[in-house]
Amino acid sequence: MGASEAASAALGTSRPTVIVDDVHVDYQVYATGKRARTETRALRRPTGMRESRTIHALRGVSLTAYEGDSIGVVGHNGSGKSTLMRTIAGLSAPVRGAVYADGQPALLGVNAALIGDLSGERNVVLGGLALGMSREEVAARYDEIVDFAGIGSAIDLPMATYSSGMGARLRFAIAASATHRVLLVDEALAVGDAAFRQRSESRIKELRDEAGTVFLVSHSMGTIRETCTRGIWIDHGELRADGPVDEVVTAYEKSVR
Ligand SMILES: Nc1ncnc2c1ncn2[C@@H]1O[C@H](COP(=O)(O)OP(=O)(O)OP(=O)(O)O)[C@@H](O)[C@H]1O
Repeated sequence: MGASEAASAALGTSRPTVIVDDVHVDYQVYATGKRARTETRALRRPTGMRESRTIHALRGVSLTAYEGDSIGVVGHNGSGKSTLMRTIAGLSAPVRGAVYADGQPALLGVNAALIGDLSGERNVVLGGLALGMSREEVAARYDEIVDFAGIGSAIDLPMATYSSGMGARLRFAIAASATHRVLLVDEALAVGDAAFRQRSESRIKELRDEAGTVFLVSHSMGTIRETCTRGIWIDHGELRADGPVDEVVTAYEKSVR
């Protein structure tokens, strides 16, 4: 054991699982509409050239997550919460700064890249393998995944024939079947009827107990308070607060009142 590890052990501190170091993420968008046309004209752009606009979705966010943390991520619409989750999962690249993570953080709901022409059954196998399970593990969890998705005999049909809700439920079921060291749950991705949501919530709780670290993005302050110990408030792409969940949620609630 090295000196710093010995010091950590003595202090009872846990290991960092995710380090977000001064992360900046931009999106390039092409503007249309009256205002954009007026602005474009003012710049006397050559015809045929569309005006591109840069959206600074994250502006220098830094934080460290530790083993055992369950972190509620709050902030108004468009503040950058989903972008932060996508960046931690490695799905969006920072233009500046970096993310260091222990293993591959899993963003629940979207990591499984499924194929429309294949049946739900084949996609369960594919998705499971993509999440790092062995064929045997996929076979062992197959029934559980299909039951969880609750799509019945449609599991034999090509996924292209599914409604968007059915597809999302199956993707969620596949992603939720694996355990992850760092789990990112964006509630915007949680779908389905009341019964499915209830199944998802209790599965998220189980996964949280199994995972090292969980991030949960939600607009429900009740869910955040119930599920998380630490809170992070993202405001206009910046980290406005980071601390005990009750403090952060109370401060956020005051600001929106
Ligand atoms: N793919 C994209 N292309 C262009 N702009 C994007 C894209 N995704 C997000 N944005 C912009 O980046 C900013 C942050 O968006 P983000 O989805 O991270 O916010 P959020 O806090 O998760 O919002 P919400 O609570 O509404 O889900 C917003 O201004 C949004 O319009």
